Amino acid sequence: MMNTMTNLFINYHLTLGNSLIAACIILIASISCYAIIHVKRSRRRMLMLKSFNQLPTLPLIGSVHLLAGNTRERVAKMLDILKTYELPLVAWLMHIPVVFIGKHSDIQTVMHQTTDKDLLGIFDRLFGGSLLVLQGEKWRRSRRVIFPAFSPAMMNQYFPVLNEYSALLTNKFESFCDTDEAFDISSCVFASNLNSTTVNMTGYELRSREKEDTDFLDAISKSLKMESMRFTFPLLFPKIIYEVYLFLSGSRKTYEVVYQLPQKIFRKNLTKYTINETYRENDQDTKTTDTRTLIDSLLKAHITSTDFTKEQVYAEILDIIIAGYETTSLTSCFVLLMLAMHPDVQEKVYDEIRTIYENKDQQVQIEDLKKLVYMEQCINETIRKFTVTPLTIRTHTEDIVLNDEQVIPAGCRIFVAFYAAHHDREFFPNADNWDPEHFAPEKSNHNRPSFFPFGAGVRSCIGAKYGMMSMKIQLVHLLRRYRLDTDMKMQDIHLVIDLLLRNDSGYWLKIYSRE
Ligand code: HEM
Repeated sequence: MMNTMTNLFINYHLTLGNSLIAACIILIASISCYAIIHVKRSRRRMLMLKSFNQLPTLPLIGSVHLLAGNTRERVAKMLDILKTYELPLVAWLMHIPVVFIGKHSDIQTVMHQTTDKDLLGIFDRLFGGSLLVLQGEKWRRSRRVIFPAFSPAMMNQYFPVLNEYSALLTNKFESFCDTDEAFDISSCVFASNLNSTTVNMTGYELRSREKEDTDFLDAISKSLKMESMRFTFPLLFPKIIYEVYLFLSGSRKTYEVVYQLPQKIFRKNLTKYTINETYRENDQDTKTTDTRTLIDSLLKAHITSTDFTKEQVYAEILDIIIAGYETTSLTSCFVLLMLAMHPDVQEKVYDEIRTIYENKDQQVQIEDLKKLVYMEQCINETIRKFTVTPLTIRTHTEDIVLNDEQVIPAGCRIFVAFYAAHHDREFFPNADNWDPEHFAPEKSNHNRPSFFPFGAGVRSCIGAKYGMMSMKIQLVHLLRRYRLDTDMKMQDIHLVIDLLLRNDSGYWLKIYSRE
């Protein structure tokens, strides 16, 4: 009996011991396989990247030191690099290789071969789970949900709100009119566009809640700055370290303010939606064309599908509002500043407006937009010179062949520099000048290939039409009432980048009545 017990005990331990040894061997073998594959892939990647121009690198930090300095200096250095080095160019963000591309043919190749976007986890706290950062099937699904809000059939419905808010902005400028005092127009323009985008996309009125909209605008501006700082402070790359930084600096509150808006919009619309939806289901006319507003599309997706969570609805609301008002406000501010600096161009735009509108209070109609040809040249030239979305990032699982000699190996981050394409002297010989003649009808066929105002490929801007029309409506309202002047010169413009490219020194205008 004693012997049997001892045998059982020994057998048990031998089996346990053998299993443990086997598990260890499997674990070590797996880690080794993974390491070998990883090293092989890295070596292959390194070999392939050797055919590209390289930015100088230092151990551990990569090429980040080249951008040392304050925010203005960092951007000046970055734009300098894009001008000095021939693209494509390899740089290192710590141990991560990134390939900068900027030639129009390379941009087309990359943007048509991959839709996968990888912002290295930066901006996830703001846009995580939304169209702006999603990948693969999840991205395709979100795009399908959101698309109806930007379908041609919806565009006409946005006009009354865009006209109303442009008229309100014009009236707001009245208090600065004929005073000979310059004022920075950006806060008024940003607030107006935030309001009109929010009403058109979600039906939510911020207008009567002035504090809510300034708090939101401040919080967005602060959070975009904090997130983008991570690109040049590699220490803040890991999510956990960034969270600790936010906690210690007391900045978590900023994100809470940002998220209050989509949460309120969600709550307010949910009940209304159920009633409207019952109405829609019984209404045969609305079934033929899909003309849902953004919020209706999001709520429908949320109610009919368990994995379209309310957090995703918040993220999509936020992403469309921010992508909508930030880009259009910045572009409008730059256009107004450029027109103030170039009075002859301003008069030409004014003359064009006068041929379309007999009086200064006429509403802008959808059919007017294509008549504003010269104004569109000015907008295009502004987006070219001050590319508000200067850069995007793509990643890819297959090698991408750029030309006969160069192949971007799978798994690299590709920094797509629209800014570089917009300053390519083959297409824009006076690239540093602001000159709407770059887009004169007879030249635009030649320039178009190197112009990416709204990106390229299937992942291009979903709100391009809405953005262009909202800027045109706003400019008509302002320019037919006021003449713009400024003491600012081109050399007073100091560009900085967070997600977007802005002027750090503001948009200071003096305005005078046209009457
Ligand atoms: C001057 C105005 C605008 C400019 C210059 C602009 C520029 C761009 C660019 C270049 C992209 C492509 C980014 C990439 O490839 O990674 C993009 C994407 C996007 N834009 Fe715009 N945009 C403008 C207005 C708008 C408006 C008004 C909205 C919405 C109301 C909007 C919503 C979006 C969204 C959601 C995406 C992501 C699309 C996707 O990933 O599928 N944009 N925009």
